Amino acid sequence: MLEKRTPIPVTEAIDKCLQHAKYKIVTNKYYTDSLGYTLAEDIIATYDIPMFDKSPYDGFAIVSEASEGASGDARKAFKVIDHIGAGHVSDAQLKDNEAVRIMTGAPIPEGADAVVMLEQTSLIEKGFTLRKPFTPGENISRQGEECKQGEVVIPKGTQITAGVIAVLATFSYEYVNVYHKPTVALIATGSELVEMNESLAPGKIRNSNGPMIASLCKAMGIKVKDYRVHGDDFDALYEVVRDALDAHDIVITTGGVSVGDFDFMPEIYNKLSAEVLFNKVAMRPGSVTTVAVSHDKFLFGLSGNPSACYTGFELYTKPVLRKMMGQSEVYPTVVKATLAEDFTKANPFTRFIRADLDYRNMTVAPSGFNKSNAVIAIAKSNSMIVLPGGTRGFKQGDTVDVLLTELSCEDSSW
Ligand SMILES: Nc1nc2c(c(=O)[nH]1)N[C@H]1C(S)=C(S)[C@@H](COP(=O)(O)OP(=O)(O)OC[C@H]3O[C@@H](n4cnc5c(N)ncnc54)[C@H](O)[C@@H]3O)O[C@H]1N2
Ligand code: MOO
Ligand SMILES: [Mg+2]
Repeated sequence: MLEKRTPIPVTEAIDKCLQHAKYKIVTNKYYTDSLGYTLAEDIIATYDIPMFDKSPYDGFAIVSEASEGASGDARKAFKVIDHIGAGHVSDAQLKDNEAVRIMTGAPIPEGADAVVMLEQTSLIEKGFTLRKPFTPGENISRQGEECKQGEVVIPKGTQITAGVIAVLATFSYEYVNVYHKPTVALIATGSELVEMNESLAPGKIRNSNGPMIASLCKAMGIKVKDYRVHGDDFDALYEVVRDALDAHDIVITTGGVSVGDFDFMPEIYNKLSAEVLFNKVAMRPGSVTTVAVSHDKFLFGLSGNPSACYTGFELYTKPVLRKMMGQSEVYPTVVKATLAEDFTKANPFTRFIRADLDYRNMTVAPSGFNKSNAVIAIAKSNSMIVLPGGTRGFKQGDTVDVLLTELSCEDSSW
C-alpha cells in the first residue's frame, strides 16, 4: 500500500536537521591555510590597537596650545626640530612653537598633542606657518581606540574570511584552532542519467544535479567525493549508499525520493535502519525532500528535479554543513524586497522561486521559467522569493521575503 506522507513546515524541517547536526572536531591550521574554516577559539587582542598614540596623517606634530589664535591674517610659525617616518620614534620633547615633521603611522612625540596635515601648512625656511588653531587630541589616533588588550575581537564560531586572517596576522595567531569540515559523498541516482561525454540516447538526460551540488559544496570550501551516476537498481544503489555512509559524515543523493516504482531511496533508508526526520515538507518545489540520520551521520535525499534539488540543498543541507563546520550563523539570510512583477499563481505550500534580486533598489523578480524541473533559472538567480503557503495573487509593488543564495565569502580555493 502507498505510504502516506505528512508534510511538515519548512522551518520545522530546518530545525529538525539542525538538532541532529553535532559533529565538531577541533584541528589546528597554519593561519593562512585557515581561510573558509570556522574558528574553534575566541581571538583575543594581545595588545591595544593602536598600540601607541599615532599620527593618521603626513604632516607635523605640534603642541596645540601654541596654535591658539592662528588665522589667515595672523599665521603662527613653528620650528621643525625633528623628522620621523612610520617605524621610528622621535626623542624630541616638544615645547611651545616647536614641531616634529611626522608621517602617517609614526608615534606622537612627547609633548605633542595634535597633528597638522601637510596641506594645512605653508612651508618656510626651518618650519611652517598655520592659519587655524588646533584642539588637544586633534588628528591623533589614540592608543586602544580600535580595541583593548584582552578583548575578544572575533568570537569562536566565526567563519574565517580575509578580514579574519588580517586579525590573526595582527595578533600573531600563527596556528589557530578551527573545526574540521564534514566529509561529503554525492550520488546522482537515475537510470535516465548520462554524464557529460556520453551520448544522449532517447529518454536519457544529462546529470546536471551532480555537478551543481558538488559546486555548491565546493563554494562552501567542502570537498565532495563524487560517486557519480547510479542507475535505479535497488541492490547496487543500496551498496553504494551504504559504502558512502561508512566513509563519510554526509551522503547527498539526488533523485529517487518520490513514490515512483524506481524511487528506491525510501526503501534504502529503511534497510539502513536510518531515522527519517521527514520525507515531505510543505514547500514547492522540493516537497519530497527527505532527510535521514544514522549515528550522527546525515543522508540528504534531494529531489531529482533540478530546481527542487537546489532548493533542498539551500534550505536543509547548507545549514547542516554550516553547523557541522562549527559556524554560529547557520540559517539562510532573508531580506525584504519589492516584487517587480505580478505573481498570480496560488501557493498551497510555501513557494520558493529562483529569483534575481536587484541590490541597488531592492526589487526582485523570478529569474526565468520556474517549474521544479527548471535548470536555467537557477543559473540566473542570486536569491529565492519566499511566498507563504495559503496565499495567492501577489502584485508588483508587494513586499516579499527573499532568501539570499549568492555565494559570498566562502572559500573555494581547493
Ligand atoms: N505521484 C506522485 N508523483 C510525484 C510526486 C508525488 O508527490 N506524487 N512528487 C513530484 C515531485 S514534487 C517531485 S520534485 C518529483 C521528485 O522525484 P524524485 O526525487 O523521486 O526524482 P526522480 O524521480 O529520480 O527524478 C525526477 C525528475 O528529475 C530528473 N532528474 C533526476 N536526477 C537528475 C539529475 N541528476 N540531473 C538532472 N535531472 C535529474 C529526472 O529525470 C526526472 O525528470 O517527483 C514528482 N512526482
Ligand atoms: O518536490 Mo516537487 O519539486 O515539489 O515539484
Ligand atoms: Mg521519482
